Amino acid sequence: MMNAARQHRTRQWILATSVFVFSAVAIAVLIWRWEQQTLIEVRARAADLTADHAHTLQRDIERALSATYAIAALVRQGQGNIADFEAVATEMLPFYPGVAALGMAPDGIIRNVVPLAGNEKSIGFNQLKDNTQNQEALMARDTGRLTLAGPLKLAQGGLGVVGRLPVFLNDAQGHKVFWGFTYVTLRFPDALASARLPLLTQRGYAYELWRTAPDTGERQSIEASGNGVLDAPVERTLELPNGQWTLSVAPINGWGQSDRLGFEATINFFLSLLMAYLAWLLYEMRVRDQGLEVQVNERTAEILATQRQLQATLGAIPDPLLELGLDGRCYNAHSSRTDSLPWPTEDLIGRTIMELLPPQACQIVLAALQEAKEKECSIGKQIKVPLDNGMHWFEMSVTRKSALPGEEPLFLVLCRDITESKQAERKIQLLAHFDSLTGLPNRVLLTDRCNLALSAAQRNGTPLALLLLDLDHFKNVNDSLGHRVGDEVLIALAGRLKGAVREQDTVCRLGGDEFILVLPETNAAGAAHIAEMLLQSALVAFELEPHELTVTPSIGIALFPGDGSDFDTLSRCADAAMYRAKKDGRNNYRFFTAEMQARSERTLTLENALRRALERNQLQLHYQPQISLASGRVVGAEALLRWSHPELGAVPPAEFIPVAETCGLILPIGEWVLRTSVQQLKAWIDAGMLPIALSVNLSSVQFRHADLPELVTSILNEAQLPAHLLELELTENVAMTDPLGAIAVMNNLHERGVRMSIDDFGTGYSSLSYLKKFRVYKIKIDQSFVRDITEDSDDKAIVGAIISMATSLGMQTIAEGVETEGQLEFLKAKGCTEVQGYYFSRPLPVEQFEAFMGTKSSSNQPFVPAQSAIDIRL
Ligand SMILES: Nc1nc2c(ncn2[C@@H]2O[C@H](COP(=O)(O)O[C@H]3[C@@H](O)[C@H](n4cnc5c(=O)[nH]c(N)nc54)O[C@@H]3COP(=O)(O)O)[C@@H](O)[C@H]2O)c(=O)[nH]1
Repeated sequence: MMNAARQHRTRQWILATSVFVFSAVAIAVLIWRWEQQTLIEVRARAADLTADHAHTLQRDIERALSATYAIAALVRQGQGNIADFEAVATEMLPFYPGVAALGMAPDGIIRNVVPLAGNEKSIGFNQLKDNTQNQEALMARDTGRLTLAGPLKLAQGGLGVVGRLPVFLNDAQGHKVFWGFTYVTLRFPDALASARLPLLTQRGYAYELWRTAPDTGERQSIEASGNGVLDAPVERTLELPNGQWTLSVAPINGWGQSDRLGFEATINFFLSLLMAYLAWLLYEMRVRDQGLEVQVNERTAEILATQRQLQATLGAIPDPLLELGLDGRCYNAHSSRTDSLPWPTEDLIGRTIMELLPPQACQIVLAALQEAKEKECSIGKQIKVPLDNGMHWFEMSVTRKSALPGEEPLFLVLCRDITESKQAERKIQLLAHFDSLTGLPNRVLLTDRCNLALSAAQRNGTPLALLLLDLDHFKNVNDSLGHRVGDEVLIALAGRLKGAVREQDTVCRLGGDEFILVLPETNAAGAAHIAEMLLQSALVAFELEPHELTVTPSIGIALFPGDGSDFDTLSRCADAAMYRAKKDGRNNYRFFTAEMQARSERTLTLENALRRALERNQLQLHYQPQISLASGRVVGAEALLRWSHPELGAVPPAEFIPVAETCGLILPIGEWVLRTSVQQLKAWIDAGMLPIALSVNLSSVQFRHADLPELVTSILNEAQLPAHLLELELTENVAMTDPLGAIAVMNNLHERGVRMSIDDFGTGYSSLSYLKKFRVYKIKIDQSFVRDITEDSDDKAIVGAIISMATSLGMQTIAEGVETEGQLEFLKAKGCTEVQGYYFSRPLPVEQFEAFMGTKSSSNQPFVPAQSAIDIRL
């Protein structure tokens, strides 16, 4: 920028200087030419004037001289005598102005002169003899021509010229004989008066009448204005007898150049300066114009780019854009889509929204315009407009355009078609509040409705019943007939439930096969009545081609205000009652009771206390030995969790583990069990104990957790315990709930070297085909079969069958709950691999287990119960 400015300034200076120089030269040339022209004109004028004066002078002199011819004629007439010369000459004289004297000089000697007065001295003057005049006289005589002598000093005094004409007379023989001269004397200055040379002086000219003296060749001044040497005078020659006179004329003040030179130079300087300044200004303006042009081009380009961008933006806006006045009149309309409005945009211009929209929409638009007028913009107002293809929703963004003071404001209204999002919103609303399968309200809407109903019940002091319905063994329907049939059952059931209740009641599906019914103004009797109806209605077979099936529900009932005053409490109570109904044989209903109340309170207490159990070191592991029936040695130990709470005391795992599973605490607790027991076994081995297998119970929640295999490996790695020493126990029910999933997890763990065993075997519904596929190392026979094994033939048969089946599948067997020798003997006889039970030892804390094991040394020995009298021979 700085360089460009400096360059411009330098160029400007160069231009101005050049223009100055050029102008100065040009003006100087012009002035010079003008001066030349003027000089020519002035000189021409001077020449004309000079010619006039010279001509007049010449004419007058010639005229004066012509008098000599007249006298000569008289002389010749009188053969040399003019008797009355004086009279004739006197008469002639007036006709020859400027002539001072007329005379005759026979033989060159003046004899007659008119007027005599003043010329007396000339009488007798011999013109041929006088040295000063005789040259012209002789020339006249010799040439026979008129001569003019002078200016010279006249014999009679004064300065003048003398014109002499030689007169020749014929002699007797006819020869011409010189007679003498007739002459005129012209006295200065009178002789020049007619030429009025002083007039030249009056006109500003200096002059000089001069001749070149024939005798000396010098310049001889005849008459001059007396202004010194003339400056380049104009000259006019007068041709006179025997010579020339010259009239030189020049302006007194010169030809006028030199005195104007300063003035002209000054004018030239200032004019050139002016031109230079103009050039400077022009350059400045040009630069500015160029700058402006660049700016204009840039601005134009910017405007065009902005216009293009705006056009592109407008084109990209799929929504109609209107320009409205406060009264709703449309001044402009744009829409890149033809189907976004029912009218062509050009048809909108000039019309008001009142002509186009329904009244309700008009009101909203006018309100939005008013709001935009006050707050500059209005966003989010929505209108409903009926279009050809149905009802459309538009959301408006109204912006006030800037207006000059006094101008009515205009507004840009962008109308976004939100019909689809409205529909989606409604759909989301529906999904958020309604069950997609049955169309019944879901938990969210149920909570709202239930809270509303509870508020009303509280206000009005009326009862309310909440029923939780769960289908019995519905999983079997899904598993055996497929989920599609299961879904159809649920849809049909939902219809029946809705049909069984009143308008003001709410039927909701919680998920799966669980339904909740909220029945306002319903007491225990009313609830029991509805529950009966529901049980009956479920019993009617569902006709689902090609199937016909019936389902039975179990229903739990909670009542407001007796069982609780909020939705969560009531649903928990109904849940507890429903479980009781299931426990009591299913296909019935149960009211929530005080005992259930106590139970649920206990659960809550345990849950709260359990949350702090880990961090407060209230958990402990006990280890129960597992004995090989082949060697009689302790070959393993089962880690069993114990919780000792300062107030609650020792809480049995059978009570707190289900609570931990429900509230999710089983994951951190289970990890703690796994890590603690693995580290313990490693510590024992490090301390010298012969390696034994460690059995750890896995809850269903743990087993289904995706991270389990990784967790197990990392815990083993942390402790650096060989994987085959860890045995994870999984209950039969958990394994069979999702056999394929279980197979995958078991395979994964098996590949990591970890052993799996099926716990509580015999209590569930194991499928032999699945059992074959389980990578199970050991089967644990549930203690319920062992308990009466010596008396109960069924148990004997079951245990015997389990052992032989496991053996044939290549699996180990362990019987738990062995308390007697008889049980032991039976199991041994049936070929069971291992045993575990109070007969050998209860689950023991670490120190006691170590003592039981006789630590390091005794662990190699066959097991002999320390305090038992029973000597089992293994
Ligand atoms: N997921 C986890 N479950 C665990 C964990 N620790 C225990 N449990 C499970 O809790 C249930 C109850 O266990 P517990 O009260 O410890 O009872 C075990 C034994 O003490 C008991 N047992 C052992 N021998 C005898 C006996 O001779 N007679 C008798 N009446 N009872 C005996 O049996 C239970 C052993 O259970 P099992 O796992 O099936 O081998 C129980 O289901 C435990 O599984 C844990 O850390 N995680």
